Amino acid sequence: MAAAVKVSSVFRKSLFKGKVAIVTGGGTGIGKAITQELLHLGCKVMIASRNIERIQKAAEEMRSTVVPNKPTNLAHMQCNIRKEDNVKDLISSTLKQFGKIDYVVNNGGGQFPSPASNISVKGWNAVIDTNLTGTFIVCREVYNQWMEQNGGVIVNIIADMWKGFPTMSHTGAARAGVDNLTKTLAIEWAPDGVRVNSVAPGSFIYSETAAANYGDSKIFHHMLDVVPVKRLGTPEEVSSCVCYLLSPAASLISGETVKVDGAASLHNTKYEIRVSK
Ligand SMILES: CCCCC/C=C/C(=O)SCCNC(=O)CCNC(=O)[C@H](O)C(C)(C)COP(=O)(O)OP(=O)(O)OC[C@H]1O[C@@H](n2cnc3c(N)ncnc32)[C@H](O)[C@@H]1OP(=O)(O)O
Ligand SMILES: NC(=O)C1=CN([C@@H]2O[C@H](COP(=O)(O)OP(=O)(O)OC[C@H]3O[C@@H](n4cnc5c(N)ncnc54)[C@H](OP(=O)(O)O)[C@@H]3O)[C@@H](O)[C@H]2O)C=CC1
Repeated sequence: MAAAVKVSSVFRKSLFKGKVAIVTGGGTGIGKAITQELLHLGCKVMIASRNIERIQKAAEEMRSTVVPNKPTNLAHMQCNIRKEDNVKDLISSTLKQFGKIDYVVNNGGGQFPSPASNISVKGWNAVIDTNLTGTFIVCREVYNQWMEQNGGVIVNIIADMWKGFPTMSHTGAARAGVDNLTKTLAIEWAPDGVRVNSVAPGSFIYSETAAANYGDSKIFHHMLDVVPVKRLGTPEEVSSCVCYLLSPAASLISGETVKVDGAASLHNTKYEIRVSK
């Protein structure tokens, strides 16, 4: 498999120019790569996440590096997707600012590693609320406020949970839920011109912020012995797939989940079965 490439030259700008996108978690890691790609292609983008200082700093940086001539193409706001009112506000503010919403990328999410037996109900709910319910609320709100009348495309970022997800039971359950939600919404909303797909990155897409979240800068490197391509993945390799699914090149693709994992999900998992007590 070829080494990582920056994908910006792959897409024709005319397909994306003037489109409006929301990217949750668009200030870091995979979300930042998606945002940069969409801005480069001429989209207007609203990025949103919980940490206002971090999202503001990321937005300021991208305005000066990616769209120095059109800084107003990038807006940012605070939004916790677990909070229904925040999400309603995110959708209505984007409509107020940019006048329409063509694309939504549900990228904001995450979890903490823990054996299932140690997860409190509060911790379980935090992860389910973030990754499953948060994604649902964003989808429902953008449909009700805009896409039901105007069509659009939604891409949900999930994870490699296909063989179960030992030490990540909460997020495995949530992401499997989003995989199924994707299918249901694709059917229910197809008559309105809305496509809904998911992208499932392998567990080895390196981003500094993601590694920092786990407190181990080598967390993704530890996966390499079970990664067939024998290298880390890059956020840009996920963003190119997201942009493809958003584009008219994918006009008949809906209800699908695309794995971006270099065949890793077909191979063994990292998890070692413990000796029984
Ligand atoms: C090689 C492995 C990689 C696998 C592939 C996946 C990669 C990625 O997903 S990379 C993305 C990484 N980024 C993130 O995960 C960021 C987002 N995550 C979070 O913010 C948290 O994990 C969250 C989803 C749990 C939300 O946190 P927070 O808003 O702080 O939640 P609450 O205060 O409402 O409740 C927290 C509750 O959750 C339990 N908990 C949280 N962190 C831990 C932890 N590190 N260990 C154990 N338990 C944890 C705990 O019960 C908390 O309650 P309190 O004990 O009362 O604080
Ligand atoms: N890196 C990898 O190998 C893999 C990543 N993924 C998934 O890809 C997505 C991006 O991850 P990645 O870029 O790697 O890691 P990051 O930690 O950099 O990204 C997570 C983003 O989600 C935002 N976020 C988290 N919770 C919420 C919330 N409640 N409301 C709004 N925004 C939120 C964070 O911003 P803030 O803290 O400001 O809210 C942050 O920008 C996540 O869903 C992740 O689980 C899936 C498989 C593998």
